[in-house]
Amino acid sequence: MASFALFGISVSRGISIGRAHLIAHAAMDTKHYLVPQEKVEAEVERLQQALSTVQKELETIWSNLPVDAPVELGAFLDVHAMILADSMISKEPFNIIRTRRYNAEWALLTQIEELSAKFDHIEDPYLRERKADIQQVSERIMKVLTGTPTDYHPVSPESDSERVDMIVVAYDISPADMLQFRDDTFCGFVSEIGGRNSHAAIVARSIDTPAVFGLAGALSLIRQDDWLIVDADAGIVIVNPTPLVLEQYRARQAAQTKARKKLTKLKRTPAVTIDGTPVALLANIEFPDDCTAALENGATGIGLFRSEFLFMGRSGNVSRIPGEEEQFEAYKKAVTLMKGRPVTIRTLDIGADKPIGTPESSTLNPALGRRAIRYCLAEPELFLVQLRAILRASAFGPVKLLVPMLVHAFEIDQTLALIEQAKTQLREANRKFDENIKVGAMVEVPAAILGLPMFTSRLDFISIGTNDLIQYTLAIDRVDPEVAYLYNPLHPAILSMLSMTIWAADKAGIPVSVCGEVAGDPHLTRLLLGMGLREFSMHPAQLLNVKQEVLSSDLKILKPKVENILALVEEEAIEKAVHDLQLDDMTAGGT
Ligand SMILES: C=C(OP(=O)(O)O)C(=O)O
Repeated sequence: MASFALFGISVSRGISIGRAHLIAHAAMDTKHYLVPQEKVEAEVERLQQALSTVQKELETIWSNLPVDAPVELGAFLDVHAMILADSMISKEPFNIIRTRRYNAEWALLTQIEELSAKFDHIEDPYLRERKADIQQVSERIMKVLTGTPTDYHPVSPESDSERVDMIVVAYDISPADMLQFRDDTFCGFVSEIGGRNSHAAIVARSIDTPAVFGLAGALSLIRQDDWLIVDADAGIVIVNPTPLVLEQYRARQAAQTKARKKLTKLKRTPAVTIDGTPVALLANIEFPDDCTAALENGATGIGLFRSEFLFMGRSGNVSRIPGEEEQFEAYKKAVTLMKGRPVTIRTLDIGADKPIGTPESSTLNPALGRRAIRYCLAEPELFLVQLRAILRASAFGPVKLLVPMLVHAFEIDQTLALIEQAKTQLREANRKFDENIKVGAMVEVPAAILGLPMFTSRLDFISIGTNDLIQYTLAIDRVDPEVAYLYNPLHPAILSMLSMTIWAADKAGIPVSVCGEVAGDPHLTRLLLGMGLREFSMHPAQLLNVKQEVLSSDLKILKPKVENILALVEEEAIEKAVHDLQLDDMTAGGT
């Protein structure tokens, strides 16, 4: 059996070894034929039945969601249910059967191809991504029409000793499919299409399963039951590895498992550097229930509660506006779950990759449009509802209020005035809240950094949003896959921005944190520590990795090394120096 490697896009991390389980791409085997006129209504009925079956399937998956299912899954399933109910699926294919007499599969495929072609011309990357959702829903219907089982589980082997882990190989994997594979039998995912920002990629990361996507031709190159190694750290899939390669990967896999076990022991260890400097490691959350994962990974607070996810709810955009009571309950739940640890709630950060669902959200350049605080200041009534809800939650534990996308002094002043107005309204209603609640800003636009005194003189703290900062500094849309290769946190301009902000905030005497992805990347922990950062906020899954870096770092050794890195002007040289910095054994006094 020939051994070969396929190179794709790494969407999660880790290594899995198992046998290939191929999922046929139903749409590819579709038969095309004309239905006799007298059988047209029966064909319509066949399609209707298939739609009802898929609707029931989605409902079943919804109601069987495990308690620990990633929060995104519910939202993704909801998007699929909405697509199924939309007239583009629930009406148009029926018209095609009736007018052109196409069989149900052909009618559905015709409609999906027409829709897909339209999506190719859409500028908005978020909407463009919905093409994959539509195709996944149609694939599900197609499987029912063609009688291909949608319950993919293979027959379980008789005994545990015979049990072999399986790796799913598919054309595309929907988040709902992923849920069906989520048991001990499946240990990895390989797909022909999809990228780092696809919904399935997000789910793969949150269930911590190795996955490599974008492997064109995988279904024709890999055969059922081939041995596979999915190396998600490198984005490689090795098919039928030689015994030597297999042995090396098994050793790497065992070392990773051991390292993870060791990491969990750090949960209660305080995050303090070798020289005794304490570092705050906080969690980023989207929903109150995420506090459980934050606490399990030893978070000492919530550094970023992305409140907009409550607004995006189960309908995918912000057309659903929760009222004051609903918001208050959600914020209070997070505060209560965190048991006295600080919870930083960011006000609505909508627009661009988190669409508002109104016509203005489809402006040509939403990332530069009326989003986040710009939207809130234009809709003060909606903003006041949120401010009151956050303030009321502050009566139950320490809450900080974080405002996104501020650029101008007048925006800060208007925001502060609205906070005062919300406080007055609560006093009049005899509602309790923390009168001295701290108010801070996300620093995520170069203008905010260059004009930082506007912020430090008016606010209590700042939090650097590196995801947007990199987007706006390097002029690359953070969700556009075509420019993803330009997204580099180690660009000298980004390093200057970060060190300048940390230094200036320190000088002004106000706390500064980083809450973008950079904070959760253990390769960058020492760099940020050396710049002077003492507060990191990240996805809960990264907390222990970053803590391990903190524990093995000595600031006395780090500082001069980071100063040297900050003097470098070439990306390649910076990358090498940061890599070397991470390898430096500081427990032995450094190199
Ligand atoms: C944390 C950030 O915010 P977002 O929710 O937009 O990723 C950021 O921009 O770094």
